[in-house]
Amino acid sequence: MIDVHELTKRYGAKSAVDGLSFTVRPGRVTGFLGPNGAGKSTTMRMILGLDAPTSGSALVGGRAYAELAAPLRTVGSLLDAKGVHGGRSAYAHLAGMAAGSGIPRSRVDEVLREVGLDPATARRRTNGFSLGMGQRLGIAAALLGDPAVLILDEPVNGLDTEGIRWIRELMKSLAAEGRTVFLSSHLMSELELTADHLVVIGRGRLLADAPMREFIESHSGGQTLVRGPEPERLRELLRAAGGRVSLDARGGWLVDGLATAAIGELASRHGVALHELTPRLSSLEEVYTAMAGATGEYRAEVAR
Ligand SMILES: Nc1ncnc2c1ncn2[C@@H]1O[C@H](COP(=O)(O)OP(=O)(O)OP(=O)(O)O)[C@@H](O)[C@H]1O
Repeated sequence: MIDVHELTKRYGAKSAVDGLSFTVRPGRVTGFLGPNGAGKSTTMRMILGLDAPTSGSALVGGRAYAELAAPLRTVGSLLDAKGVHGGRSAYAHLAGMAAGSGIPRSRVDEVLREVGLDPATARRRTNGFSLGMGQRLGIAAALLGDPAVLILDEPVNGLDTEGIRWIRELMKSLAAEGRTVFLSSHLMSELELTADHLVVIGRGRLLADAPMREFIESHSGGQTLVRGPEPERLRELLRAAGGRVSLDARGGWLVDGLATAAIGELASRHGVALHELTPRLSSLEEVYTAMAGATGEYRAEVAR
């Protein structure tokens, strides 16, 4: 469990994180979403004790990071995959970490296997590693202490399609084991597939903290896809009832301005058969983009 309470970080007059409160619970994948500069990395760094809050608290398993008796066994993190010392091998890097934290060396082989770095690759110097291999090594390091909490900043960076799918399944299985998994990603289609829950921030403030499905449903445009054997009659009926009707790319009518249930009842009252009646949910990306247009909080801070 991660508890962020009234967390604030100021750099001079600027608030990178501003009174942020949320809880990341075990047993599910929580996605952390916000435009560039929203304060995601700063928040993660404060949770991991790498930055000191100006005020407020960020606790992991009820304690501040600095007070954890065995940090690597409590929380694993991936912040910057390039942070690995290039002159050492992946194996030496992990073995050094394990030795420093009283983690048995056998665990190094286990995590290397888990992330798909074969023994020959693991003995090579990491400065020859591709971005994707660096990410795998970073994830191996995060898993080394078998921690109950995982914090990953952009874990799919540099990975190919197969690697992205691998991360998705890994995150889900870690959550299914009862771990707390907190990850940021700017790839929204990927986050939509991976995360069960969302924390959305803009300019250092909390904008949403909700289950993924609920977030998408409550911000979807309220469109319905409707299809039947008498399309023209159906369209006239929908228009007469005040619906805005357009042709859907996959066939059928896309209806705005009428609730899905009202459409079903309307068709039934007029004896018009329906073959499909589906509320059309937006994608996470569509919801996010619509919000970005509606509120300045979502805008990336480009001019500073
Ligand atoms: N050390 C620092 N000194 C001054 N300002 C900083 C520092 N670190 C971060 N900031 C500022 O705080 C704000 C939040 O930055 P942060 O990196 O946390 O955002 P982010 O959401 O992680 O964005 P990105 O996805 O681009 O990394 C930005 O405006 C950034 O310029």
